[in-house]
Amino acid sequence: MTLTIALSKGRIFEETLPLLAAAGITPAENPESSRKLIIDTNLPDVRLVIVRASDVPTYVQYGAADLGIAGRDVLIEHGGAGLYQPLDLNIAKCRMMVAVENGFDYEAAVKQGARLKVATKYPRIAREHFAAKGVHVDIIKLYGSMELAPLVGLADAIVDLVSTGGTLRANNLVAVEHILDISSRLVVNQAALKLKYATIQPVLEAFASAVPA
Ligand SMILES: Nc1ncnc2c1ncn2[C@@H]1O[C@H](COP(=O)(O)OP(=O)(O)OP(=O)(O)O)[C@@H](O)[C@H]1O
Ligand SMILES: O=P(O)(O)OC[C@H]1O[C@H](OP(=O)(O)OP(=O)(O)O)[C@H](O)[C@@H]1O
Repeated sequence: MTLTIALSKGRIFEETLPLLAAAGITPAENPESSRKLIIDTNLPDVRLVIVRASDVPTYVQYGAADLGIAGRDVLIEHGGAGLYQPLDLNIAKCRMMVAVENGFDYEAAVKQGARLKVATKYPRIAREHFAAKGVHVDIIKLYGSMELAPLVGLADAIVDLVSTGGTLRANNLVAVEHILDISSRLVVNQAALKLKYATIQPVLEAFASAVPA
């Protein structure tokens, strides 16, 4: 029975290679250099499909892929319908943070009850975070380069992923609040898990045995 695994290029693909290896799966090509979106593997019945990170849950939800790997950020924004999330893979680790331009008094703005303009690629996470704090916000949806928004007056704050902090530093921003710890998870189509149990279960076990500390 054919198994289709949805992955995004870049860090998720790179950090998934050891997990695939533990399941005896080696991609036939590197998606960074190949333009192909369907990548064969050494196993005739296993193939990889290369999609945008934020599209992985959609491919798995509709059964176009049986398995996928997606960040917790992406899974929260998607909502998780139709997905079984059996395993935290502990890869692509980072933190969802609120950040502002150096010198902006975030605490004072919050205390004064000012309405904050917040730019983010993660409207659901941002909305829930500020609602829980009782802070009124206008969410401005962006698709990337969030760090620019406070520097040009588009927003007072951003909600974005931080790993080393290098991107914030390079743009004169500081993190002021931690929202969530993020890592990537294995997601499985709920129907595929039942129909292809014998094929999927060994892959799941191999991934579980290879999760980095
Ligand atoms: N700097 C980082 N360090 C570690 N993990 C990260 C970092 N940035 C993002 N991630 C995690 O890796 C996942 C994939 O990130 P990647 O940069 O490949 O895609 P993206 O550019 O965010 O998504 P899309 O292509 O859909 O816009 C994210 O969803 C997040 O969980
Ligand atoms: O704290 P740091 O280590 O600097 O990492 C944080 C950066 O990483 C992510 O971007 P990414 O590298 O994925 O770029 P992209 O979203 O433009 O692909 C995120 O959106 C931040 O900009």
